[in-house]
Amino acid sequence: MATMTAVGAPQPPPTSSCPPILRGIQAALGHDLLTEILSCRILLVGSGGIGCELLKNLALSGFRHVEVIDLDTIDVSNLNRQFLFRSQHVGMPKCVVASEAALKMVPPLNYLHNTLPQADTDASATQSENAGATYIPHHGNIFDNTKFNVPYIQKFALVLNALDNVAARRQVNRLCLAASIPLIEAGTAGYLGQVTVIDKSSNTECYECQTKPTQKVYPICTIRSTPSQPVHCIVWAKELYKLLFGPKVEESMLFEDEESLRAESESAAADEQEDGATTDNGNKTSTMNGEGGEKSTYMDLVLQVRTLLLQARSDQFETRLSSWSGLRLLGPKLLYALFGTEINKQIDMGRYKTADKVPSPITWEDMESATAEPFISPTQWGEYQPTDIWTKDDCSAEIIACLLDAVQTHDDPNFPLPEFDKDCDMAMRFVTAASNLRSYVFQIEPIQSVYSAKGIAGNIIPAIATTNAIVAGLQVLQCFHILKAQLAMQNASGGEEQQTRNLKEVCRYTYCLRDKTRKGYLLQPTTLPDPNPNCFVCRNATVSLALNTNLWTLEMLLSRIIKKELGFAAPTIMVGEDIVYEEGEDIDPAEYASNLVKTLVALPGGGMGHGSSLRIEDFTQDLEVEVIVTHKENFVVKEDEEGGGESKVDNREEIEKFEIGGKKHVVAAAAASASATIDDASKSGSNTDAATPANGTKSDDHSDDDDIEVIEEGGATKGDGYDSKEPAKPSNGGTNGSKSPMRKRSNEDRLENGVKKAKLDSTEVSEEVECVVLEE
Ligand SMILES: Nc1ncnc2c1ncn2[C@@H]1O[C@H](COP(=O)(O)OP(=O)(O)OP(=O)(O)O)[C@@H](O)[C@H]1O
Ligand SMILES: [Zn+2]
Repeated sequence: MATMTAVGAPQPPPTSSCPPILRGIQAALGHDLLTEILSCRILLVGSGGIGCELLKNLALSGFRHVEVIDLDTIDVSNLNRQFLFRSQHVGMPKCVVASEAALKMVPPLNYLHNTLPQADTDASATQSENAGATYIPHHGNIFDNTKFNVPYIQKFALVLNALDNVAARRQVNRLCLAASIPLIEAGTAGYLGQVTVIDKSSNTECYECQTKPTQKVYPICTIRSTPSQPVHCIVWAKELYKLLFGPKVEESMLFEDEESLRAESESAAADEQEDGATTDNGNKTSTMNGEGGEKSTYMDLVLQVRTLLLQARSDQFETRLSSWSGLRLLGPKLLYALFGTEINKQIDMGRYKTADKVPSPITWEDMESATAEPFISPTQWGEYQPTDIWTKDDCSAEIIACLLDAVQTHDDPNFPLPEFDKDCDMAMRFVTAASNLRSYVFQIEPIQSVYSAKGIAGNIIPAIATTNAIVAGLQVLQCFHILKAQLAMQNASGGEEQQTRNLKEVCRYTYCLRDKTRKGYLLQPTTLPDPNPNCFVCRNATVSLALNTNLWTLEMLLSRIIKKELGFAAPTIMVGEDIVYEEGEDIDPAEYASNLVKTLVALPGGGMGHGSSLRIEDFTQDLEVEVIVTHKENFVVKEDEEGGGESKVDNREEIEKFEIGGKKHVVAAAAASASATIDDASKSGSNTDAATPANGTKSDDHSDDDDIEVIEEGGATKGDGYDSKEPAKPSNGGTNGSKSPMRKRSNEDRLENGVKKAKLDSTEVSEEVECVVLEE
């Protein structure tokens, strides 16, 4: 509690009437603020890693009225760090268990008021003395506007976020702005973490004022044909999983049929004619494997595998057996087609003429020996460990074993299997084996273990309990600052300047760093930034949108841009005076069905053509935005953003290209669908967890669209467990647009410039944090 001095002037000395655990608070903050703590209402959204720490902190700090929203139930994988949960709680709602556990930690009130002489009361007394404390769990989704709306938020003195996805954070941001309630936002990613305060009245930046750091986008041709990193192979293997086992084969980027090949080769020919675009190695810019309209060698075999898997659903033992035997024969052929014939074909076509390394395809002899009887895959050996590194033969055998598993032993043998899930053992074994085999062929290192591949496949940054604890501690410090400011306002006897709180004076945006600053600090507090004037969420800025208005339908605009990119939850869309789309409890979805399939130019109200504008309103978020539409057909992308490759015409389908806020938007990836954030989004019942706001920066995540975007992490190499985290940028999803310079806030940036740049006007805070050690 040394940090209490950061809050204010000297306070009355601790009294013996105060429980020891609160004496520090009373000494540092004073009796008035302690009283405020005891009586105020706090909302916590999320009771996972950070949330558990926060609840414990709130309870032990004396907060007696806390409500907790969380939609999830406890998983066994949470137990190693979400310390309010025990194994008997697995399957129970997180918020219920966490609230109950935290309530037991709240210091009893009558003890505070000197009615109990001793510090230690027995457990039952603690319970009964706490009768007045209310820790109320809400097992639900923050998007449930019937419960969690602006009037609901207004009941609280402040809101604390302990979430793990952008969509939910944006929703809370918008609710708090609309309700004019301070929000303490936090996030962690491994050793990094951040805490900030968002407050409309104090004119701070909001959660959506800034863009996220750009995440890696992999061109499709890299994934399909020219991988150079393990992550490229893992993304490819996830697509292969989808192709073989997924609910919709055509959703895999590896899928080819006559129609898609014809369309692809026509478009490639048109592009070539138009601008003579060629790739670096002189090939056509076609991104398809099926070069020149020719199907890839594995495609027919894939369909045969799927037929056999379908057949395996039969109740008849004989049919299942025959499908098993069929797969046993077909499996090696499929692998040879994928990792042998197809690669040879590409080599013959000159695809790798100028490549650093020419791939070395597997041979049929390799395949035969790897999958010959007696057949045993690496995970069938008794001593298999998830950290094992498989040989090339092991990988072949494991893929066959997974195919057979899909018939034989998979828990839910009903083909097709669900979407790739990093926590599904068979899915992870398959992706590890297939990606490694591809890495062997393309001589990519390092070969991954199941454990490390899981980290990459799930875009997982290992959770570090210590970082969560530090961040939660910082959040509670911000709580004190806010309450103190609110108290000062209440106490002010009408003094003009006291009427508007200014949290900028007392709160800080604090970074948890991995490496010490030059002054030796691991925590770096900075002043709360001003809002971005181009933010459509907190500054009503207009949004500019460029796309092909002749091809985009309203439905595409709604799902890909209005919901996913701009984060609207229940939008009403108006063109001119006409409402062309509306959502809400009383709205019949059929009412606007005919508009949804129309192209933008054909919509009522004069259509959305070049230079037109539309209004989007969302009463659930109390938000309204004007979008200016530009019709655009030609988009340009860079072949390899990282390598600073040459620009070329974007030859993806027209309908997949758009720009928001004047910057090129690259549509996120289908293959990243198993990413952590998607997991989170699906948990939250939302598939719109993209961070991209109206400024055209890339979203942090993943659509059913084309290019591949993943959070690039080296995999889970350290930590106390896997955790699905989005990067810890509280200030993402911004709206600063091209006009406004994007501020970088990477850790490196901080280390380079942060100390200089940061206004260390909160010396008390920075002095006090220097003793914090992040690494054990
Ligand atoms: N839309 C939402 N509404 C309510 N709670 C949400 C929403 N989105 C996420 N959450 C909750 O936020 C919490 C975030 O916690 P944390 O980051 O530790 O993730 P986790 O889901 O507990 O970890 P893991 O992904 O490893 O299981 C989760 O408990 C999750 O259920
Ligand atoms: Zn903003």
